[in-house]
Amino acid sequence: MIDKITLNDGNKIPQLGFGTYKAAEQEGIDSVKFALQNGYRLLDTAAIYGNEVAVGKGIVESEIPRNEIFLTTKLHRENLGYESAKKAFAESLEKLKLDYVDLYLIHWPANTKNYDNWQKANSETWRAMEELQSEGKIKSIGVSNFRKKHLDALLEKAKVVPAVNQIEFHPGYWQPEVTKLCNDLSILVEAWSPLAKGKIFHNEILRSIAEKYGKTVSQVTLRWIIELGAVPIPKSTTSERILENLEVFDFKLLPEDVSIICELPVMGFSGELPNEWPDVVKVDH
Ligand SMILES: NC(=O)C1=CN([C@@H]2O[C@H](COP(=O)(O)OP(=O)(O)OC[C@H]3O[C@@H](n4cnc5c(N)ncnc54)[C@H](OP(=O)(O)O)[C@@H]3O)[C@@H](O)[C@H]2O)C=CC1
Ligand SMILES: O=C1CO[C@H](CO)[C@@H](O)[C@@H]1O
Repeated sequence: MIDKITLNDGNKIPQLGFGTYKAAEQEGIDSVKFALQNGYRLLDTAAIYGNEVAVGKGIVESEIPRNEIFLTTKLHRENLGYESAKKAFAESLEKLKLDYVDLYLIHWPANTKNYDNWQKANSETWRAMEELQSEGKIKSIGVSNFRKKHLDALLEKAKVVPAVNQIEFHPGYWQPEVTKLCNDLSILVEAWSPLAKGKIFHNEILRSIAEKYGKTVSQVTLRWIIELGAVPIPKSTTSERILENLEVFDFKLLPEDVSIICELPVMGFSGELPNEWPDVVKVDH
């Protein structure tokens, strides 16, 4: 049983989730079903992953009651704007075959068309999301890949403070400034690519810490994220790994080991931000 964290809107989110990027078609259905049947309750998908249909089928096939599941999906960056957000949300709901989602996120704070007016695009999108939330179609609304300037601009007009900011967060790249800002604003941080898409497994320091606790590198890394107050959403389509990634609640890291992991050098930063978002998103290092 995974404990839950109370969000700033009063809703509760599991402390550990299940990522689904690149898990499509039958593999997506099977992995979601397996994850749910083995204890995961938080699922993370996005319109751009092209697997909302599969995730919806996995939920049905798992036979886990809908109200026990916390389903997140995201608005694709090319659909920012009031009308387009509402349309895109309706399409996601239709693909998922659900009548509400637990968490809907603005996937990225800008798109290729709005470098100059991303503030307005985000505010209008947010207004649509606030309405969908008050209609009961979304339980919690949040953002993803937002840095300080994006949050500041959004909060100028927002009626609702984002419940979550989902950001790239793993050893070597955990964005301490954004994390601190979110903590100060009571915005929960979700950690995407918590395993740095597999790049953490060769790190000798992580290996030796894992050995000391009799755990795997993945388990130590997920535990470190949880101890920093963030919610990791590891992805796997391999049964043993899906199970392995759940075994992170029977041990704690010593503070000195948490600090050592915090200080690890960059080992797997996705590198996509500086190239893709030169005007809007500046990397922290
Ligand atoms: N908001 C955003 O912009 C983003 C959100 N995300 C979300 O975060 C989720 C997780 O991030 P993701 O980029 O998928 O990467 P992860 O950091 O979760 O790494 C996934 C990779 O690690 C492997 N893996 C998983 N568990 C283990 C293990 N115990 N031992 C060894 N290898 C393991 C998987 O292999 P295999 O599957 O073969 O087992 C896969 O290759 C995504 O699926 C998505 O839901 C991700 C990126 C951006
Ligand atoms: O959600 C996502 C899945 O991973 C991709 C590659 O890192 C990201 O670009 C995207 O934001």
